[in-house]
Amino acid sequence: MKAGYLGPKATFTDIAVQNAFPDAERIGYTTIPDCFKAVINNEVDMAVVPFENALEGSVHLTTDYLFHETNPPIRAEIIVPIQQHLMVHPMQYNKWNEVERILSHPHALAQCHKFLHNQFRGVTLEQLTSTAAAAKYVSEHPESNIAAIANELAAEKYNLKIVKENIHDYDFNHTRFIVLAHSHTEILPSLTSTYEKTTIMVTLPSDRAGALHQVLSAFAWRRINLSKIESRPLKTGLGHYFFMIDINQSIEDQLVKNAIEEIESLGCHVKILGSYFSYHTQK
Ligand SMILES: O=C(O)C(=O)C[C@]1(C(=O)O)C=C[C@@H](O)C=C1
Repeated sequence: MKAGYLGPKATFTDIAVQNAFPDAERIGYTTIPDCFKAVINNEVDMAVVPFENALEGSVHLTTDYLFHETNPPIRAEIIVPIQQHLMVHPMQYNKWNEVERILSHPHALAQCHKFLHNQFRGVTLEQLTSTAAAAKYVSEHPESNIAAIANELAAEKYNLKIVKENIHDYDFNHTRFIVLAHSHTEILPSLTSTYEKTTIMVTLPSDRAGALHQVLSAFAWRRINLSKIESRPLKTGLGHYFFMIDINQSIEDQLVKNAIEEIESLGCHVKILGSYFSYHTQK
């Protein structure tokens, strides 16, 4: 089984794949759109991409690709604890306090915003495609006094020295990764799922007063629990949005089917992204 993920080796996404699919052949791609393309074109059996972080919120690129493109369904969600560390090339170890640039994925930089503001004010922050891409870059530029924000595995893999541990601003730092696949994917049996979820994207009829209220009512009076609602621009003009909704039940549940039918009969467009189990990993 081939798993495409946001690479290179030792990203948090790589860790999510290793935790859930230890026997998979892992193929790293440089960007999230590349991961989507790889699974659509059957280069890989599944794509694993970051979806939401507890501190920073949704990964917009993933949300937008899920809405605007035709993709295989979400088959599982893997929730991984995130610990960010500051690391430098061993040649720069004695001067790490004077780093000139700090490199990482935009979400990782944002998760450490207070730390960076307090300890490295004025230092240039550079966004790379992933935390591991930043670690790899630092390892390939030993002469530069630069640092990466990445995980422990990346420090090991790219032979960097961790100079500050756990620099994320809030302790409860977790990221949700989703697994997109054409067919059912077998998760590591020791990972137990706590609950099943369904994610949908809803577009409202234009300029209908109370339309969002009606959508939420379809779930509320059936006592269906929602765990997330978020709006994103439709990209057709200011004030035009779609809504991403997480339902804490399976699409096979008759009440959920009825709620979605009701929403569609109100003139809304509903895109079902998948009904899937949620798994937590310890590391
Ligand atoms: O850069 C990585 O290591 C990733 O897997 C991406 C990503 C993200 O997109 O949020 C994943 C987890 C962390 O929240 C930081 C970065």
